[in-house]
Amino acid sequence: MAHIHALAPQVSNSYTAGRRQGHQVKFPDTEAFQGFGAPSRLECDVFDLEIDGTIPLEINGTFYRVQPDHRFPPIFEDDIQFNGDGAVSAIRIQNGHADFKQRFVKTDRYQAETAERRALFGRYRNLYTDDELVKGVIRTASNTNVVFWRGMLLAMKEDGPPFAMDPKTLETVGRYDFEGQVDSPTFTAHPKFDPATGEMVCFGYEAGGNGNDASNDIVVYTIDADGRKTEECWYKSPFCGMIHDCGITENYLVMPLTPLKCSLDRLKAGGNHWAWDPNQDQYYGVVPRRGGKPEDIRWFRSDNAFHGHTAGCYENEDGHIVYDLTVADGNVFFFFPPEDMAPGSVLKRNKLKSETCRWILDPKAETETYVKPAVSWNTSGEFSRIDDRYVTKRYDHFWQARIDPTRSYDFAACGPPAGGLFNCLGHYKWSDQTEDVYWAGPRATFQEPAFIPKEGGGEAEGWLIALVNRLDVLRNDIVIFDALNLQAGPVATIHLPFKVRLGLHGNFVDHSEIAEWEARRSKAGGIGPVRSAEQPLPWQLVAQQAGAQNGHLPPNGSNGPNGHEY
Ligand SMILES: C=Cc1ccc(O)c(OC)c1
Ligand SMILES: [Fe+2]
Repeated sequence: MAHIHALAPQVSNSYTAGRRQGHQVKFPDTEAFQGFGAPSRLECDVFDLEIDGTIPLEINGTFYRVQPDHRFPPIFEDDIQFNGDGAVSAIRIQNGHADFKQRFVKTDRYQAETAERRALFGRYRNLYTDDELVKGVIRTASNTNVVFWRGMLLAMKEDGPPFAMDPKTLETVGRYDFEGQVDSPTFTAHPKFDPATGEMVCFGYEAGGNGNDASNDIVVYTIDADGRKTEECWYKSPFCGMIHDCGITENYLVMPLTPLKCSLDRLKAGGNHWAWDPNQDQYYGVVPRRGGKPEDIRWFRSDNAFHGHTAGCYENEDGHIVYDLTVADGNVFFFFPPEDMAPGSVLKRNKLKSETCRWILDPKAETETYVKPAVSWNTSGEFSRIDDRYVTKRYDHFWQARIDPTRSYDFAACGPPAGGLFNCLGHYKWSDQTEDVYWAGPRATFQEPAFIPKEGGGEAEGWLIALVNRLDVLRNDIVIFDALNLQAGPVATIHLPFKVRLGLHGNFVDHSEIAEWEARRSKAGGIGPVRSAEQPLPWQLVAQQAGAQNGHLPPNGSNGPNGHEY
């Protein structure tokens, strides 16, 4: 079947020399914006979705996930999916039924662009490419992860602060600064939650200045179960590279530093935030979770490679850190090529291998110690998940979206696999090195799965939930598996009557947790509703002062969805 979009080639005058002309709403005719990559732009509710099979009655909760979803044609024709606006979906599951809701995160960026009905922010993490109208406005699109924290959903992207949303309505409350306790310009999209203490361990990298100016600053925070910041320490990175995910043990935080490098000169010249450096080692920064001092950071290095996401992390009987994550043998972000690469010579996503590596790190070792993986699982995948009750603990099971290029793929019906050929879901066990795999068939791929624990069950007892991209018919399904038996196929397939855009991360939240926090945040509950930030970030105040000195109108420094006047 030919894609509908392929039937009507049109003459477009929306872009000249790669830059948007005029204000017509017309998306670029590029792979990132067409076919399965076409923005969905939906805010909607669908009550009682169509289902095949049976949703287990024990499942009562919401699967939240977020996708980058451009609301307006980008300023630059070669824009990337990662630069799209955060749109959060909630799949509410109860009594064997499923309801769907999707809302944009109403970031400061969203408010500013809505007022003008056009994109005002330019390239990914390059404020030098923005419209003058948005100088000093927080750029983040909050499009990478959505986590549940103390009765709110936090929509996050590593280039800026989190934004809080209501878990039931998905209405945006506003920028969240932990009641004034966190003012770093950047904040990871992968905070970790210690199930033993209820703490959130989190960090920001490139955390100096405005957060998008190539600084080597890293800040690490701990927020305790009552919402109080108990730890804050600032460290230095050996270079300004991407630190996308992390791992925590009982006593340590591990931060993988990927050799994608930022350069302020390149930003000022209007270029990419990141450039892959094939000659740079990969690093792991280890810091203590408690009482850390700037000099405590230990860096471990290994040969050039690209970090994927964390599976598990714990301390073994020797007091060494076991850190498991996928590691690819080249630049996964093909859209951020090496700086010296001639324009036009960028290879499409080449055939990368993304193995799951186990690193064993001695936290007492000298900094800059060279390490090799202790174990490397000969598979290719990404988006590893574990039973989150085992964060910081020795664990056995993980799941991931798996790439199996030996299976057939219907290129004629689907075109290139949008987002990567994640044609399988895999369930892996360290103890007996087994894998249990389900193949989606020749016309479908998976997005990141999430684990749903069974109440009272042991490790990995429960279900796995994931979106399926039905690439030929431009539609999504949501599948639920017995987490210990993927190969048997889904126990339930929930049909969405449309396509959403490719997403990044999501999490399942049990309804008891949502209800408990709703009660605590009610009038009688004691802690009151979620409060958004009341002060501009420090860098915004600096930008306002500089703007005033240069005779510019200072940006309105207030926060929250209703704060800006344009
Ligand atoms: C690995 C994914 C990743 C890393 C950085 C990003 O800004 C992002 O945006 C959606 C995604
Ligand atoms: Fe991620």
